[in-house]
Amino acid sequence: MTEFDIPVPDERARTAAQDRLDGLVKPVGALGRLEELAAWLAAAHGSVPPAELEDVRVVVFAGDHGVTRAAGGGVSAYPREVTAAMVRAFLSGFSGVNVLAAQVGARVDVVDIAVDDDLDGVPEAVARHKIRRGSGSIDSEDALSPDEARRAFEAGLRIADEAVDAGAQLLIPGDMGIGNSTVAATLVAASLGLPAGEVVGTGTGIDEVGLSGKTAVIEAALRRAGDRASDPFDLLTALGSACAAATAGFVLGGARRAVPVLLDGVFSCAAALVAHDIAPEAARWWLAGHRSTEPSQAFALKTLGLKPILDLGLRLGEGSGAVQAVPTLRAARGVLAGMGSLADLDIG
Ligand SMILES: Cc1cc2ncn([C@H]3O[C@H](COP(=O)(O)O)[C@@H](O)[C@H]3O)c2cc1C
Ligand SMILES: O=C(O)c1cccnc1
Repeated sequence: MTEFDIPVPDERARTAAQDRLDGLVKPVGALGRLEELAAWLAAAHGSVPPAELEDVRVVVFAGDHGVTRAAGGGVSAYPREVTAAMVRAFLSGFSGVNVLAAQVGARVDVVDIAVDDDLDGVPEAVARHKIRRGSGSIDSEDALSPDEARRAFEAGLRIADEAVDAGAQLLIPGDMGIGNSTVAATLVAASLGLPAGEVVGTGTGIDEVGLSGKTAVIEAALRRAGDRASDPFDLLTALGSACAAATAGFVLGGARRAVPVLLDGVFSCAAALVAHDIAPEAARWWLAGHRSTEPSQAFALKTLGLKPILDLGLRLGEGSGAVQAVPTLRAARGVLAGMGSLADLDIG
């Protein structure tokens, strides 16, 4: 297995931040979760107060998932062709995550990891990480070859490195791929040994008939892969997708560079769960942006020991939930940077 050297957050800065928080003009602990996040950021940055989060970057990993062709069909409420069309939407700036990221001054980049359809004319920066078109239908065949899984993972590492080299202080993994909630649920079920019925969710909004078909597809995939979940790269090969492998590389890549990663919805959390199997210490650098409506995200977060910052009932992906947690992180940092201390108050 690949070895990764994951830096250790600065525990002295965390303690110093907590001491400062305890002495601010408020009752001890009165700013609740903001205090925990402030101390977390101080440990990540190694200073009190931590740096301002000015350079926030979302990378949307776009690709198709062969499971949309699974026997019986219908794992998604929308057709595969949406994936390619949405890449153009991200580039035009009118997708959900474009609009939400603009509110917080975050940059959005989209990369074509495995889109099926032709994307003629997209910038080279979007196209250059492409691994393949789509992926195998996991209920009946492997998603990828072992080499593709490895290359997609390495592309994710590289994309994180490039973002950090360009100044990123916070990385957000986004996803775009019709059918990817089936792959996410399958990865979580396989990793944690859960039955399909517990992890399956409605994704883009399938009905009850669709949900039972989707459950059967996940069951077939789990049966087919047997015990291959015990190796994370074998798991990505058998039941993942190029986007899952690239996203796993990306979240691990941020950790490797000591840059915080704000996880988003079900897909990024499933990929993080696999990345955690590759390098468990990477989770020290991750926060959970929001609670998705997909059940498998909750299982993944529980295993990673992460508690979502927001719970807005979102089920979009793209990085849309995580970007909305950015103001909360900035507020946490602002508390440490700006509040006065209780000792300076003239209290009798
Ligand atoms: C227009 C549109 C934009 C999206 N943006 C993200 N997703 C999200 O929905 C898909 C996952 O759900 P499922 O597994 O049910 O297909 C992914 O593409 C995910 O990124 C979208 C889906 C649609 C239709
Ligand atoms: O929670 C998510 O990330 C999600 C849910 C449904 C569809 N796409 C994404």
